[in-house]
Amino acid sequence: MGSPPHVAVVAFPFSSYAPKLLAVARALATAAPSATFSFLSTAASLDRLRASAAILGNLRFVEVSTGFGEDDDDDTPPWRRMELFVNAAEAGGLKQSLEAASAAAPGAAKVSCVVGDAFMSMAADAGVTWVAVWTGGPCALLAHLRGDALREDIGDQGMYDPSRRRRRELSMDAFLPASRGDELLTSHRGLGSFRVRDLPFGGANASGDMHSVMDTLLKRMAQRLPVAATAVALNAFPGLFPPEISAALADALPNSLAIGPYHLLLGAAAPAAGDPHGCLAWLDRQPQRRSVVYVSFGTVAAPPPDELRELAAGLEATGAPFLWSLRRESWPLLSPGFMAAAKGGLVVPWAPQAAVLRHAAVGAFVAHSGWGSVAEGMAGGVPMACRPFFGDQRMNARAVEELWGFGVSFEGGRRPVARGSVAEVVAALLAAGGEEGDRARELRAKVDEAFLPDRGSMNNFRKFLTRVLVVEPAHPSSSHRLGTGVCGDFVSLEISRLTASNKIVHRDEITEDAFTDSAQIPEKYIRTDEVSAGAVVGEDEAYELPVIDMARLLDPELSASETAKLGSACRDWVDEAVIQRMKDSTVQFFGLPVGSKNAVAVRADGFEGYGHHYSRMSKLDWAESVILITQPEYSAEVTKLMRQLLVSMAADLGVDAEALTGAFEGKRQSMAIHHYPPCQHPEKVIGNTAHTDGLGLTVLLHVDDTPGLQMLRGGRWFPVRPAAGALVVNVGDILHILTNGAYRSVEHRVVVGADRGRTTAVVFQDASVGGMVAPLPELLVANGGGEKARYRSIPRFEYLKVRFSALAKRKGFLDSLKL
Ligand SMILES: O=C(O)CCC(=O)C(=O)O
Ligand SMILES: [Fe+2]
Repeated sequence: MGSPPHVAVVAFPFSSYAPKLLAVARALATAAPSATFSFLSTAASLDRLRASAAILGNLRFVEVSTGFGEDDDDDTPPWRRMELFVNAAEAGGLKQSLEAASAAAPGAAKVSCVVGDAFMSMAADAGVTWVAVWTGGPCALLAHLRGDALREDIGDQGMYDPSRRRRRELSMDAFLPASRGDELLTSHRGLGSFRVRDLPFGGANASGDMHSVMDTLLKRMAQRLPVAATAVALNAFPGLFPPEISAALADALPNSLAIGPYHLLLGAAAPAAGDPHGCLAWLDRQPQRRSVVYVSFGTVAAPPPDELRELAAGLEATGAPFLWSLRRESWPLLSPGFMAAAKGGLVVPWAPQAAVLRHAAVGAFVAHSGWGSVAEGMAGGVPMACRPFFGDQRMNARAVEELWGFGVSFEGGRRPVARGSVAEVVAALLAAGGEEGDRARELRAKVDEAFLPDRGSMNNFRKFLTRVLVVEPAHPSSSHRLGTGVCGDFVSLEISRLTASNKIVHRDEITEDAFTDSAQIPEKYIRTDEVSAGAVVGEDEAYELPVIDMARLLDPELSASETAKLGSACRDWVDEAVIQRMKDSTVQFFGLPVGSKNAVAVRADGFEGYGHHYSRMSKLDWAESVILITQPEYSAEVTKLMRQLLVSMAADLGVDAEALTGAFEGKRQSMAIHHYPPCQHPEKVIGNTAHTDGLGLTVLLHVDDTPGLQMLRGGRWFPVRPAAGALVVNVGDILHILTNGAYRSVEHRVVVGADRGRTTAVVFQDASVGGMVAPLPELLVANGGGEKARYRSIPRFEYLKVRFSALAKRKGFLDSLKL
């Protein structure tokens, strides 16, 4: 067995490239919890990222040199820094950084693969596999790859000409007078919808500035990418582009994989970027759906002052509420009258853009058309007004307007950024039944579909992950076993699609006063009937769950007796420190003020996050919960345990261990943490509605020693006593079916205590065989054969769907699959 892979994710530490690489890095690190990930960027860039992202246990930040001396720090213009950084990286700097990352990794594991920004092609010279990530617009990438042919055809006609610029590089006039500017690129395959003026190149006479540095970088990238990168990630989803563009891209770059929008790879479990200026709360207060105009030009571009004023006047003229994310330096440019009158609006220095765009209140997006913004606009289903500045933005804006029709572009002569056209454009985007809005919502549906399991982007992401982890020929056998490799991840994503349409989960936000006065229980929590349904056994009859001693289980001599006790709990199996950290962080989270917890509140269309997850049927559970993707360090421990349990279960069932573990390997895993506050009337409330667990195996950690969990047996509830150092293991419905009913999934619920709160952390592990939920074929032929399937086989995805609607109706789900 090779050691777990060590992947270095190398960012391009300028502008907004690094956050996109971090999104990809986090998704990879979550999907491969036992691999080590080092994220390389400069100190300044890492500081910015640290401010907005929690870092996973298997993803570490590694600082790389800026490539320039301390002295030039402040005065060096950005383009010069870029040049110095790249030159230093080329001259062996990157190789040194990779060596340093290897030395610092656990077990000094050597970097086996670089996942690098497309600009970091020197990675390929450092003697490791280079898997590239392109963050810009895919059509612009096609143009760069075809750069030689394009330049030969059109010379510098219509390209950006800095000598014409009026105000820094941002004036549109610099692009206007080219004689062939409006000509369509019909003789260049895949680019026929674009005009000469849309191309992302600088002119030949642009030298010694940002454009010439970028041009050099882009040319170098275009030469190396097709030959040196073993795979190239694109921030798009399969099917986004018309076939002729996809075909041209596949031709130019056969190993590209559309895995985007990158920001959705972690779903709602992505670290909350924070919302320091209360944008989401402000949006929540907007009474109308799709009524707000969101304006943002990102962190680099700044429209000229006259445009800002025109934009403000145009917004005012529409009368629509607006949320404007604008750097503070620019605020004085807006008239005091506007700022004062902006009652219907909110101007903030920064907004959590992706979340804002997914908010139901947002109906239009005015933006530069950087690709990140376009992808976020699509994912939010929000029609766009684009004001392109530089780089790929013209092509992106053109694609928004021409290819997808979900927005329009401002453009010098044709549609200037003037109050009249701004008002007109915004009104059209907000109009109910408007063309652009309809197209935007269609795109959002396609994005959502691409993130269903085994579909578009998810499918490609798995391939991408394989390219990253399976490094040929070094680790042929570091296969992706439960416990050693890929496991983990996206159950939450797919569940979210189901529940979004199945209105069974309460979305009531948990408010400040939710559990404070438990003597005055609000009606929506009162469930006296449910609490008294089914007798609870008395102390004398209390049922002790069998405790399995892992040390004995692992000992061949002693294992038989322990195997017999399987199915409930175990002891001394994992790294206590990891368990303790899980407990601590769970307690810490629930100890936060409600406002902070609601920063990660479950959203209307999501599943992960903080809220009342388990409440059903118009009543609320007396609990606050968070659903999330399993924390990698903890996941690794639980996964190890589960594998061991499965091996023993297989022995008990008389099938090969592989038959059972294979059903769990590489399957998804997620987690819930619950807090059940004390209640003065425990007889009136339910902590967790009676249910069986839906996936394969559940592993429950008691964070404290408060009882509350009860198992149903023969129509009566058996309280489970928390045992020190033990975990509770539940057989879920899928394992019930896999074992053809030999192992039963157990109905359980949580009752609430009068004096003490209770906190638990629960891992759910998914399982399936060949994409199906079905009795194990090996089991049906084992022990001489003759065992009949008692449950019908059902595709996994359908299983989830059926199960969720059964939950809503509260009727026996497993029975519905009985043969
Ligand atoms: O918190 C508990 O004890 C039980 C939680 C549970 O049953 C679940 O999350 O499925
Ligand atoms: Fe449960």
